[in-house]
Amino acid sequence: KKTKLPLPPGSFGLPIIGQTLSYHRALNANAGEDWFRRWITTYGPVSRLSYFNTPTAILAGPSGNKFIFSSASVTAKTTASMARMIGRRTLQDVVGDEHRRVRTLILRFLQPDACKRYVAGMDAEVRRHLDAQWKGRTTVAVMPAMKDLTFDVMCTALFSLERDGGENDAVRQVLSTEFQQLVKGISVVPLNLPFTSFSKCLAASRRGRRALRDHRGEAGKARERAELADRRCAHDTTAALLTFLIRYLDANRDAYEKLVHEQEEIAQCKAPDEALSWEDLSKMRHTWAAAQETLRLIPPVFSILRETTDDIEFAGYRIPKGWQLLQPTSTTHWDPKIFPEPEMFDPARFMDASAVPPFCFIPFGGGPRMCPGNEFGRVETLVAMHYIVTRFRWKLAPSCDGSYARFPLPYPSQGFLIDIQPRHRQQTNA
Ligand code: HEM
Repeated sequence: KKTKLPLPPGSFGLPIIGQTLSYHRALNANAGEDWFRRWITTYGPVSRLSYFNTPTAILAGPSGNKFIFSSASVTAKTTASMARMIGRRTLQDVVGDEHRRVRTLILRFLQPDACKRYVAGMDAEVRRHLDAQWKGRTTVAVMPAMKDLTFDVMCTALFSLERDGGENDAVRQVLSTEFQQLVKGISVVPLNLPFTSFSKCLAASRRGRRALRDHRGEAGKARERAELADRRCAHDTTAALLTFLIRYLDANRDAYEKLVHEQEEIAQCKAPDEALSWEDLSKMRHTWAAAQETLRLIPPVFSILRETTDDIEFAGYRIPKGWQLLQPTSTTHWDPKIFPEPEMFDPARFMDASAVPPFCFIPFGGGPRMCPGNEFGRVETLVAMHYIVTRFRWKLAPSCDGSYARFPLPYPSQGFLIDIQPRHRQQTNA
């Protein structure tokens, strides 16, 4: 019966190119949402196109999300460039039993109980970062600063790579350089010819992995964890969340005031050098609601890619084995039937988690591949915001227009430049 069903409506476009270029152009111009909206308006919530020269079905909306997260005939898919750059070792690139095994290993150091133990280390890293990169300055480029911060937090808290002026610092440096190449390589055309972007990324990644192989002992263990936890997902996503949260708070004074009040109340109960505790984090309801609202409006992961392992039927259409499935995360996030006045920044939507319908808010994905770092990212965001909010005031610098593009992660123009001033509490401590 399945074979008699029609393919989803749509078009494969030009041979080889398909819709790849137009989609990537839209992402670079930060018009990815509009691109999907136009496509879905034309062909409906289930449609077909050609992406990276592969037949692809778009499944949009809550039922599409549910299907992708729960179907046994759907598996992970990475772009060819990534698979060649990192080999097949990371969690995102393994499937079936191997995926379950590696995921269990990773969850041991990412689940909430483990995250509780990281709070003090994160607290120290955030303070160190603000002292080194914010204190005494009048302007900060937020995105690069947040990338440095989340990288440092990950190395210290997760990989136990304390700064030691020796081998640990060397491993940190290698991880950092290699990571930049991996991020660049996410969306380049996998053409390994001299002077192509891909061949440069490939060479840098090889150098990085060779250098890491030389490290043994604690640093070697840290490297193993780093490889498993997949640095691609881990620190740029959280850096994007922090950056855009800071941007939205600048433009929404009401939400900002609530957050300041909440964080000041926590700060007032602590001695100047006392680290935040797990209990303190549970009081940060407004802060996490504002962070979730930021993830709704600008999910760092713009779309999720999968592959069918069998012919499947969905919504009356046949999607053949071997097709890709493309899931635009923000389609449900920006649906006015689910989130009224979707363009408004309104953290109140998330003050009661049960008010959000299932499969509609998916910044961390869902199902067996749901982001295992969501709790780590939450804790890191709350700790960082506590110190940013209680130590500084900020506003968008006049020379910065606040716009952003996607490569495919969101990146604001000029890294999002803000003018900063110390808050009273920091002045008295300084
Ligand atoms: C705001 C922060 C974050 C966001 C928005 C985010 C988002 C996501 C999303 C949407 C996925 C699913 C991708 C897919 O289904 O193909 C994912 C997977 C993943 N994330 Fe995150 N992530 C964040 C932070 C982190 C952190 C802090 C870590 C680790 C420390 C991490 C590690 C991973 C890993 C290992 C996967 C692959 C899971 C698997 O394939 O089973 N993420 N992330």
